[in-house]
Amino acid sequence: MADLARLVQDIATEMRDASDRGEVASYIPPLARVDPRQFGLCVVTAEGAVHSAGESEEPFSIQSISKVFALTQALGKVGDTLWRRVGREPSGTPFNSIVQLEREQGIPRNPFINAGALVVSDINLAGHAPREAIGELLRFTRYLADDDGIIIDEAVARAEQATGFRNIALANYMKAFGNIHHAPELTLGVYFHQCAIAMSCRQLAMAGRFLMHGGLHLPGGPRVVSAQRARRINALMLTCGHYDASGDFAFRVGLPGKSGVGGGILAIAPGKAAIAAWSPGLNANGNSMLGTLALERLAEATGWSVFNPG
Ligand SMILES: NC(=O)CC[C@H](N)C(=O)O
Repeated sequence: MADLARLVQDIATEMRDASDRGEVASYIPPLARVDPRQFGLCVVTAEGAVHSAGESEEPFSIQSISKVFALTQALGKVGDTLWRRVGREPSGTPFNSIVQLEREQGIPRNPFINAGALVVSDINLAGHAPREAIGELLRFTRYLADDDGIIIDEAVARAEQATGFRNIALANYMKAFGNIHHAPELTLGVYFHQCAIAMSCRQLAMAGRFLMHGGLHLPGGPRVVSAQRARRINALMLTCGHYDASGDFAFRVGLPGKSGVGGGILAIAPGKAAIAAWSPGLNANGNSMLGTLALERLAEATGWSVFNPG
């Protein structure tokens, strides 16, 4: 698409000037200090063209977007047996909710709510010290993005450790059901560090390429996951990637997407593009307000939707 560069620029200009920007996450102190005026967008096309605008090179806390990479890693370790410990249904509840866990015997609804991601971290921890497990995920993310500059923001990890009482409760509650196999503080350590990975929009869009290329790192390149697994991860992103706003995201954008409370969103147009949008202000569901709007504009203008023909 010849004018994609222009479109990306126009969307960034609109978002830069927007007055209603949502609220930055306040429950993780370092995130509360991020300037809400920022906006970044990066589109990597199937042909490998990279179009970016705004603060697309600025690293931000990817938070729950890391759940996509952690799930991919865990599926590589234990395959479909993972689904004995985590469900695959949208929860219809906020990302940090605990209410379903009692009724559902400590089996979280899906791997993208916090409870499910904690079980995924517990799986990735098996046979490792926490430091090795998180190192493995960081190396995997760097490989996906072709970028060794990706790091973990230790201050964010420490802040989450100090304030993450809901996550601590979730891990302990699931431990009581036997669905956390390690000491909860070790599993939580892995989880908090993966949430603290910092990436720019460009790095994030690059890391998402395997999901647009049917599981290949690049067209004709090495395989990251099978085509079936890539399809399934995309399906989970579409149905569960925005928590209790997943339906609204599918309605407005129509692409698999995963949000984080740092204000980032990774979206995948299979066969067409991997996209990252970032703006720190969140809507009431904890998803980036302008990031969602930017993706809505992009999907509308390009016709990229899994619900469109062709
Ligand atoms: N939605 C999110 O990005 C939540 C991640 C955050 N680290 C938490 O556990 O609360």
